[in-house]
Amino acid sequence: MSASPSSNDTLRRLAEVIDNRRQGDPDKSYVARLFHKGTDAILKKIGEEATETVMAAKDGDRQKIVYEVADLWFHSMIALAQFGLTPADVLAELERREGLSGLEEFAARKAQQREQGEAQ
Ligand SMILES: N=c1c2ncn([C@@H]3O[C@H](COP(=O)(O)OP(=O)(O)OP(=O)(O)O)[C@@H](O)[C@H]3O)c2ncn1[C@@H]1O[C@H](COP(=O)(O)O)[C@@H](O)[C@H]1O
Repeated sequence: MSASPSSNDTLRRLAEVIDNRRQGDPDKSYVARLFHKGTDAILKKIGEEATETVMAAKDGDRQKIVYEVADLWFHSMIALAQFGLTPADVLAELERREGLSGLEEFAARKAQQREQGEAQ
């Protein structure tokens, strides 16, 4: 399984569709219906899809993992839109972290917290 070179375009196009659904008819559009239900309903779907992703991974079902992560990304994108954000914001954060070791970042954060604690 591999993504096409235009994968970022896919996220951008989907984000545009999602944003356009804000004014959509809840009877005709799943995304419009979720916007209509509000933030709690969107966040509930993220919780469900995250749980389904974990279950698929525990089963080691690779096809199901892809299916459930697609559901999770899709609903996360609706949550981003709900807060005026786009996949570009998340990609920018991932780019900012590029090459920054998670262990080094963790150690730097802990050191900063210690310094702040000592200063108080
Ligand atoms: N990518 C998706 C997409 N992925 C998942 N889903 C829907 O998300 C829902 C996920 O629900 P679940 O799997 O939890 O199942 P459920 O239907 O809630 O039922 P239960 O399992 O809870 O009983 C399903 O109704 C899926 O059809 C999606 N619906 C829409 N899109 C994209 O969004 C665009 C706009 O969709 P509309 O707003 O419906 O026009 C579409 O053209 C697609 O590109």
